[in-house]
Amino acid sequence: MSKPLCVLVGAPGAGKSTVGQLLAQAYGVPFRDTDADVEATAGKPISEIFIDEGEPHFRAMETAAVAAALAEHDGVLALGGGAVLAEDNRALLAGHTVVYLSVDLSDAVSRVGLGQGRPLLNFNPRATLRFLLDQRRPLYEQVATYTVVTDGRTPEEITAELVELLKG
Ligand SMILES: Nc1ncnc2c1ncn2[C@@H]1O[C@H](COP(=O)(O)OP(=O)(O)O)[C@@H](O)[C@H]1O
Ligand SMILES: O=C(O)C1=C[C@@H](OP(=O)(O)O)[C@@H](O)[C@H](O)C1
Ligand SMILES: [Mg+2]
Repeated sequence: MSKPLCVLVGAPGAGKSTVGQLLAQAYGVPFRDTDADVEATAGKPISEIFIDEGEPHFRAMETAAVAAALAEHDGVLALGGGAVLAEDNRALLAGHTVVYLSVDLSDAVSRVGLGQGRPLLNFNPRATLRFLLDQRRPLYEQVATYTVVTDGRTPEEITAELVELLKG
């Protein structure tokens, strides 16, 4: 049993995967992303899992990936943006160092572009992101140990803030 140094949560486009890799490099520890774990288990991209098996199947795989990574991984861990929707996942996050990377609507829209690889955002990404941000903000806040605002900041600036934050 080991424990991640830090778990990153937040909406699509918050920069969890990007900042997570930079933070892991800064610490010289491995990086893990539950989206990549789900894709490796399924042997196909998330967009195809949604098409072939549907979102509930993806969510079940995601919950298994979150549980495994929290139990096994001792580096930096990024979760998929919707992982906090499941109460089981929120309960699993208790006792971990969880950083909520917050992003506002306009930055999230410009970062995710036309959805690319995020099936939930294939249709009307702006309206969908507005809904997701409103629905999930309280859930991210509920699981967060720390919140870091990412709007208008580079991944390197955010990583530097995280390194300082995690020293304390
Ligand atoms: N702070 C940032 N400023 C500008 N672009 C960013 C920032 N963080 C991430 N990006 C870009 O936004 C996109 C989504 O980032 P990603 O790390 O995949 O986010 P998440 O994993 O939270 O969905 C990528 O193209 C990435 O290069
Ligand atoms: O917000 C969501 O429900 C999702 C976010 C994606 O991860 P990112 O937050 O890393 O984009 C990925 O898990 C899947 O497309 C569903
Ligand atoms: Mg990601």
